Amino acid sequence: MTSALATRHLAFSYNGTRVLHNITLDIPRGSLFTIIGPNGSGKTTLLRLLAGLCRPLSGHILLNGRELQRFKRRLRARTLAIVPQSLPQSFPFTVQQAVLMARAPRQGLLGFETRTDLDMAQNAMRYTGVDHLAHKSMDRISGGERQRAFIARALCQEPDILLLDEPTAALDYAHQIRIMDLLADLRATKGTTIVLVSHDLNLSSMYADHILLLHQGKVACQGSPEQVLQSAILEPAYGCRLFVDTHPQTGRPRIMPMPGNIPGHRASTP
Ligand SMILES: Nc1ncnc2c1ncn2[C@@H]1O[C@H](COP(=O)(O)OP(=O)(O)OP(=O)(O)O)[C@@H](O)[C@H]1O
Repeated sequence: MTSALATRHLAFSYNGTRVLHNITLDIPRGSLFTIIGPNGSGKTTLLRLLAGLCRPLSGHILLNGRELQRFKRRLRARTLAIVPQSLPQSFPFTVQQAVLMARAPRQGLLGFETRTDLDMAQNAMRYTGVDHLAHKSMDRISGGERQRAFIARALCQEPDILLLDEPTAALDYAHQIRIMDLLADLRATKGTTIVLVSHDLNLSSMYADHILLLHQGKVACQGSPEQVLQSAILEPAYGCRLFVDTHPQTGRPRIMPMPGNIPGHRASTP
């Protein structure tokens, strides 16, 4: 079966500085795929490339088996949605207006919103727990609420593939679980492929079925949570001690950072 997204020998550089090298990956349709790795390892850059927001230096990105760059912008917007890491500082719209904008790629030439668009926006806001903020300005809500509003906006686009950059970073525990449950539910009920960048190894362990570990712009390891989330694999990448055992309730790997140095490891700056 064709992967929803795939890359072949992908490389990228910013102004001549190579930050991604020879990335080959396959994201199965309907999977929850997590990209992990230390600061500066290239996670956001890889996600932006997968969304078609920047062009590779070399290599290929395949969306449903076809070169991503061949897709027209409107079709790409109907297939892929991205929730970025840094949300715009100023966004002078109400939450409902911001969410409704995501329907644009599905509206006709006149661009009027229909009853369906309004219902979709309402459902997405309810799903992410921001419906009570519908008429508040995006500039006057908290960071976590803004993050959930941007997730609602992406859901409203009804994408086949949803890319999220650290979607739980600004959220309290209850909302982290709520967002992860929501993503798992989207995947189960609609078959949406979910790709997310995360620093939270335990959430990745609980929810992901594929994990890709980046280190210094290269794939250090990829596979199931059990294959990737091992001390011997994580410690050289993160440069700190990480104790891993099996969670007694979920049966998934559980990761705890530990004080102290890894013998023989020299801290590297990205
Ligand atoms: N716009 C840019 N111009 C130049 N270099 C950049 C730019 N954005 C990122 N970089 C560099 O590219 C490398 C990868 O950055 P990227 O943001 O993809 O890493 P990351 O793994 O997402 O990091 P973090 O976990 O800190 O968010 C880093 O060395 C970073 O300094």
